[in-house]
Amino acid sequence: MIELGVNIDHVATVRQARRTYEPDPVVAAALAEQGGADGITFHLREDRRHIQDRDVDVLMQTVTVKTNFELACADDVVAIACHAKPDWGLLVPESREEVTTEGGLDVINDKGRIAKAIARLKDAGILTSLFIDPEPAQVEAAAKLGVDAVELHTGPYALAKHDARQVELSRLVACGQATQSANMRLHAGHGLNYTNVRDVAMIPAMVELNIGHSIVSRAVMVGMREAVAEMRRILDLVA
Ligand SMILES: CC(=O)[C@@H](O)[C@H](O)COP(=O)(O)O
Ligand SMILES: NCC(=O)COP(=O)(O)O
Repeated sequence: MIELGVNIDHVATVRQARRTYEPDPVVAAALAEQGGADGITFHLREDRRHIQDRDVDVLMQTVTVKTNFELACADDVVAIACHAKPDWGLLVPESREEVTTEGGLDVINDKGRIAKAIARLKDAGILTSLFIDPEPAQVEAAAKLGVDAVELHTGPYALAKHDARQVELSRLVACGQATQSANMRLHAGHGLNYTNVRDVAMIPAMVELNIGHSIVSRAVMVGMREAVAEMRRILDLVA
């Protein structure tokens, strides 16, 4: 069965639009659990544009499923993660100008900084994952750093149309094989939604999908519990 990680970042985006107290991502996480989430994902960005330090503190006290803390390789945020002790730490690239995460980590050319963050997370007893573009060389570089999982960036797949989407899907399948061969867990995420998720969920060896923006968007219309339950039903039909 595919594990569904629900990313609640964009519940916090709505709250931060007025710098107020609602909607609370902590409440959203509890509703996501009721809807069938296997994990709760949250991204404490350096610019704090959505998830706040308070959210991390309270989520770690209230979430009863797997916690997946997304973070950049920044010393101060790594320290927060090591103190919070989530089940997983997913290292992602960040840049202040981006609208959303644009690409995967360049593990090949930034291994020193990434390895340092991995070591600190591991020392804190946190399972580690790297958010990477679906490139075999990046998978190989991640395996050499001894991480527990890689999360393949599905943004290009989600944006592609028709033949181009099949090309992106083939890239993901090839990297899934490389990930399995390297004995790492295969995760995927970014831009997945209720219509494009099936083909990614069906990739052999796929273990976990992290989905946020499309679920939060649906939750605006039907509520978080039902939005998650709808995605759960789709995934349960697939694998
Ligand atoms: C890494 C990824 O694709 C998301 O988990 C990330 O959180 C997206 O960044 P925003 O939530 O800031 O859009
Ligand atoms: N790591 C991907 C994630 O957590 C959710 O990304 P998105 O569905 O909000 O694009």
